[in-house]
Formats: sequence, C-alpha cells, structure tokens
Amino acid sequence: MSMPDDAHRRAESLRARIRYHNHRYYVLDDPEIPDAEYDRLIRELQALEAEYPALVTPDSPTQRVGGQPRPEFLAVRHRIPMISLDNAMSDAELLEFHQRLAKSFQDDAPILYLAEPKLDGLAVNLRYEQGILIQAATRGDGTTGEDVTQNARTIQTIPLRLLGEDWPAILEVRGEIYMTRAGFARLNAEMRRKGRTPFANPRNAAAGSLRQLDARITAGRPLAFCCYGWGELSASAGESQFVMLQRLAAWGVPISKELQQVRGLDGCRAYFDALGERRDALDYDIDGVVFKVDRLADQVRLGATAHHPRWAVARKFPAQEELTQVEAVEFQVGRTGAVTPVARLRPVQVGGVTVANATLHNMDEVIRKDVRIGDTVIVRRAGEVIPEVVRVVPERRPPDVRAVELPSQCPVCGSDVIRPEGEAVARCTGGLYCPAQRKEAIRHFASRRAMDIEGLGEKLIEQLVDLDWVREPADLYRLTPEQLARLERMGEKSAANLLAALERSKETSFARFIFALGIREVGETTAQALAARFDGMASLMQARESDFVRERGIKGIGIETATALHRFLVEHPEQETDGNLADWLTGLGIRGLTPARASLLAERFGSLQALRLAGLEDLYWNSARLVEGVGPVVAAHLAGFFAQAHNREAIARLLAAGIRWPETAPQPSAAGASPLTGKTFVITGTLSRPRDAIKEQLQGFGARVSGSLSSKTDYLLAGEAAGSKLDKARALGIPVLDEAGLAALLVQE
Ligand SMILES: NC(=O)c1ccc[n+]([C@@H]2O[C@H](COP(=O)([O-])OP(=O)(O)OC[C@H]3O[C@@H](n4cnc5c(N)ncnc54)[C@H](O)[C@@H]3O)[C@@H](O)[C@H]2O)c1
Ligand SMILES: [Zn+2]
Repeated sequence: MSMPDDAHRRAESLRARIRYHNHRYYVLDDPEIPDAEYDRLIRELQALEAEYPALVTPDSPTQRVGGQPRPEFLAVRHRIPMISLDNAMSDAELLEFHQRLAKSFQDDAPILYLAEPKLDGLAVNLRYEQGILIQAATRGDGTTGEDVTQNARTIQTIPLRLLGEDWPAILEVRGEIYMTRAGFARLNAEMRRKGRTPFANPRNAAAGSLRQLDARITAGRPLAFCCYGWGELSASAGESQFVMLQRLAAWGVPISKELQQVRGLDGCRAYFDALGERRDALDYDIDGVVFKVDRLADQVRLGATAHHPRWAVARKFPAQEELTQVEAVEFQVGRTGAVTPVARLRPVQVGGVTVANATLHNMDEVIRKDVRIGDTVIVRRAGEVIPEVVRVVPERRPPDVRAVELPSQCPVCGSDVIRPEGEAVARCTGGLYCPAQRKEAIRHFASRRAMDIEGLGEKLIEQLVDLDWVREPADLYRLTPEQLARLERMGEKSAANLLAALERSKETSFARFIFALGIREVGETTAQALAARFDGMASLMQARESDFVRERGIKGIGIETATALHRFLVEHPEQETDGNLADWLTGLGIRGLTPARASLLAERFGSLQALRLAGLEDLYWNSARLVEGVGPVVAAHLAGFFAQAHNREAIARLLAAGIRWPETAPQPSAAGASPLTGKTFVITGTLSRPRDAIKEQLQGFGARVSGSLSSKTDYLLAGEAAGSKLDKARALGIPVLDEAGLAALLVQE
C-alpha cells in the first residue's frame, strides 16, 4: 500500500511532540500535558504505524520504554531489561487480551491471573547480594537506568538487609516507588510555605524526590515502596507469581495489600470494578489494575516484546488528570471568610466524574500558575479532595485571555476583602454580618470560651440560621419561648434552659466579648491583651492599624542608610538646604538614599529642622507591637474588621441587648514604656510639620492627643502664634513645650 505524504508528516510531528513530552516527563519530572493527552498522542501514532508499517522506525517512541537516564547519575545497565506494560483502555481491549492468551493455552480451564493495583510512581530495581541491598536503579530507558542507591537507602520501607536466611544469594527486587496522597499534600504544603513550586502530582513528586543528586533531600521526602516483581535471581522463582511475592514479603519486602488471585475474565472484571469503587478512598494514586498470568511457566512460554511482556496487561482507570478550558473565575467565601478563587471549567470527565469547577486555592497560586480566563489547563481529581487546577498548558493560550482579579468587596456581603501582607489567603472582613460566615460566627460566639451559651449547639444553630431567625449574634437575644417551642426536639424545659443561658451570658468580661467577635487570629490571649489595653468597645472600634503596631521610619530605608544620614545631620548642624529638601538629601550622596526615598523623607518631615529633630528610629523602617500578640497581620485583621460599618452596628446591637462587663482600667502599651506613655497632649499653634504627623508620632510613643485642654492634660505643645490655649495652660500650670522641648523629651526615651 502506498503511503500518503501527510501520514508521513503526521507521524513525524507526533514523534517530535512525544519526544518532547517524554523528556519533560522522564528526565525533568515536570510534564506539561496530562497522561491522558499523552496517551492519545501515542495511540494516534500507534494507529498510524499499524496502518503503514513502513512508517515504523526503531527509534519511534512506540518501540521504546521510558526516557534517557540523566547523565548526572551513574549509569546502571540492567541485567534483565525493565520493560513497560501493555495497556487496556477499555473492557473490549481487556477481552481482546484475554482471548489472545486463552488461545495459547492447551486446556479450557479459566486462566489464573494475579491482580494488583497499578501504583502511579516510578519503577526501581533493588539488587540484594547475600541479603544486603547493594544497588538501586531507576528504569531509565529500560536497558540503562540511573544509580539511586544512596537515595533508595533513605526510604523507610526498603529493607537494607533481608529477613530470614532462605533468600537467593542474588535477588533483584522490582517495584514502584511512590508517594501517598497524604505525604504528597504535606510535601506540597511545605513547598508552598517555602515559596517553592509544588509538584503537579504524587508521581512527579516521587520521581523528583528519588532522583536527587543529594540523598539528604530524598531522606526528607515521604516516599514509600511496593514490590510487584523481580529481576535477576540466583535461584528458581518457583511456580507462581503469587507465591514468589509471598516469599518476598516474608523476607521483609513490602508487597501490595490488594494482591489477589482471580480466575478468568470474569474474575478480572470483578476485581477491576471492586477496586475502582475504592479508588478514591485509597491513600495513594493508582492508574489501573495489572493482571498477570500467575503461573511462571506460562509467563516464560508467552515471553515479551521489546516493549512489554505478553503475559500481563494494565487495565487503566479513567484518567485523574484531563485538559479543559477555564471559562470564568469566581470567588467563593468560606465559613471563616476565606475568599477562594474557583475556576469555572468547560465540563470534562476526570476520574469518571464530570468536573465543572476546580479550586485555585488562593491568589498566590493563581499568580504562580499564571492562570488566566480562557486558558487551557490540566485539572486533577484524585481521592476525595476537591478537583484542582494543576497547571496551564502554555502553548494553548489564546491571545484574548483575561487576568484573574481578586475582588475588593466580598461577593456575598459586600464588605471589604483584605489580604494582609505576607498572607496567601484573602478574607471577607464582614465577620459578624456576612451570610457565608453566619453559622461559624454564631457557633464561635456561643462557644464555651467565648460567651459560653450552654445548650446552643451546632445542630440548633443550623436550625436557627436556616429558619432565618438568627442572622447575627444579637438575634440570639431576641429569641422567644414561643419560637423555641416550634423547633424540633426542643422541649419546654430545654427552651427555658436556653433562654436562661442566654440571659446569663450577658454578664461577661471585655476579653471574652472581644474573643467572641471571632476576629481572624484574635484568640483568647490576644483578646485579653486588647481588653487590658483599651478602655472600652468604643475606643477599640475606632482603633486603626497604627494603634496596634507602631510602624516607624520610611519604607525602603534600612538602618545603615538611616545611620549615615543621622550622623551627617548631627555632625553638620550648620548646613542648610538651598531650596528643595528632597534634592538636597539626594545630593548628599548617602548610599541607599535614592531620590524616591529622599522624597518620602521630605514628605514625612517637611523641613530640615524637623528632620534634625527626628530620632534614628524615625528614619529606618521598623515596627513595634503596642499590644502583646498583635503583629502587622493581626493588626490588619482587627482594623479591617472594625472598619466595616456592618460589624460595628452588629456590635452596637449586642451591647443594646444588654451585654455588659465590669470596667477595668486600661494598662499602658506593651511595647516598652516611654516617658510619653499614657501622657495626654494638646497641640496648638503653627508647627514645622503637619499636626497629624506630630499626633501620629506622639501616639507612636504611647501618648494620647486630645483636642481640648483640661486639668488632665499633661503637656501643651505650642507652635507659632499659639492663642488662648497657651494662656489657659499657663493658668492651669500645665507644662508648655515647643518643638525643641518635645524633641528633648523624645530623646530621653
Ligand atoms: N504526561 C506526559 O507528558 C507523559 C509523558 C510520558 C509518559 N507519560 C505517562 O507514562 C506512562 C507510560 O509510561 P510507562 O512506559 O512507564 O508505562 P506505564 O506506567 O503505563 O506502565 C509500566 C509501569 O507501571 C508500573 N507499575 C505499577 N504497578 C505495577 C505492577 N503491579 N506491575 C508491573 N508494573 C507496575 C511500573 O513502574 C512499570 O514500569 C503513561 O501513563 C503515560 O501517560 C506521560
Ligand atoms: Zn462577606
């Protein structure tokens, strides 16, 4: 038959693409397309080669196994080649396999197969001599693998010395190195925390972890091993695959718990269906079931092709990774307010289920993976976890993709969405108001260490919220005996008890109340620190981030630049600016004092005089906590929460419902007392810099700034043209400071 040109071209193009993906998969452990897509390419090439046998070349990917070993590893020549497995993608293909075999058997007795899961990891050959592990090698291209002896030694389940004594002097154990789903999730969480690129799936994680030049890295990875066969043996393997595996197990080599002898095609089908049912519940990825003729004499008789044995087949499960398109990205609000990007996908079958949504985790992940609307992506669904977008397929990006943007308002309640610096997760700040967070907010509010409302359990909260009787905590205090009587499983007595418990809960402490509000990352201890520092709900509600964390200095200016500038100013008290302060500062040529930073300084201080008065700590970027346990992230959560009018109103309704606590005097700042801590200032007259800037500085030192003068005022800071306040202060005997006097006070600090 003559071969059309385009068949030839198509085969060439398929080979080139397959070679590229082989390299990414086998050498780099970083595939760009899902296996299902790769298998389609392979199958298309196989079909072409079957139609036009003249197309087949010895170097065609259909004729070979695996990929080139990496040259960084020592090469190991396998004494017995490590070949691949034949595939059955459908029941029809399994039938075909079975019938082909059955024909070669003399009698009609059903063929005895050994069935086992097809673990998704990578194959290794472990060579034991005199019962001691002396070499471990990857499959490589089937003939030559990579020496990974040191790495394999770090894997707990690989015995370094075999048990018992009846093992053959030379024994090559073959099996799969894999990673459990739990281990994979843990490893990836750690990679993300360290800002590294996580692995796409457990197979790549296993391969990437084993094939490390530094075995110490492998040692820290959660790898496991499962044996399914053997290579060279210095003794007979006996009569059956099953029995030989049992012997290996007795020598301490792990084998699959799912191993089972099955009879005939029906036995294979039943095993395949049963394991398929349990696939999601297993703790490791399997991509199919392997059926092997159990009798070893039959295996020898059937032999192998260059690519796979003729006595075994891998019946594949539906792929766990597939390609599809991102049609939109929406944001979901979780019960704790986490705002999570979710990809809306063109529906696709993954692992036997239609998938139309997949999580993108958070914005860091969206940016890291560079997912845009319109992209073709790999989705993965494994086990019982939510499907996720693994990666974008870059070469399929259409020109009109759109970027994913984090909404600034909660899609459920409209409150601001915040994402504190350094946090991956964005959150809705409408904790007391957001319908998405309702149940969780009320559960927390009622919990024992918060308002301690006895009898208000999770089930009851579900009912109250679902009936829409309770939308926010204050609604609890409006429940009536009549309403409660209408609830299922609620006797008169328990209704009365609940109402009494609600009444009792009104008498609480400030700290418990703060804790009960359920502000992100405000635990009991932080709530206590806040209660000690603020004199009531009103002042806590007005607090801004700068009331929790004192951030001083100029962003970008480090301590060395600041010291150099400070020293220059002190050593040259006579120097004046000739015009623009920022330009003058830049002209000093101080390392690190860029024009941009110089203008920030000029903006902050206004004049050279004010800059001279500044302490070193006001120049370089530094922050101090004013409340124990409240760092920048907690401060952002607190300020974000109180910035929402809805939250403030919900709090006001709670207070109106009668919640109260004994007053206690607030304590000074935790950030080291300064001479200004707790002092009250009044500012008057024209000063060298904006009044707000001075006010902020004073507050930074723990002082309060008030608008009106009274006998409680500690200092009056008076600038030029101070009027009646100056007279009044003198009359009351209140100390009056000018800016220099203030600077002197600050220096004392
Ligand atoms: N996504 C990509 O770009 C890409 C590229 C190359 C290969 N691949 C994937 O790799 C696979 C093909 O590679 P392959 O030749 O290693 O074939 P295979 O993985 O389909 O089957 C052979 C392998 O199965 C493993 N195995 C697991 N359990 C076993 C058991 N009980 N008995 C025997 N072997 C068992 C062994 O490691 C063996 O080497 C396909 O799934 C293909 O999709 C993907
Ligand atoms: Zn919300």
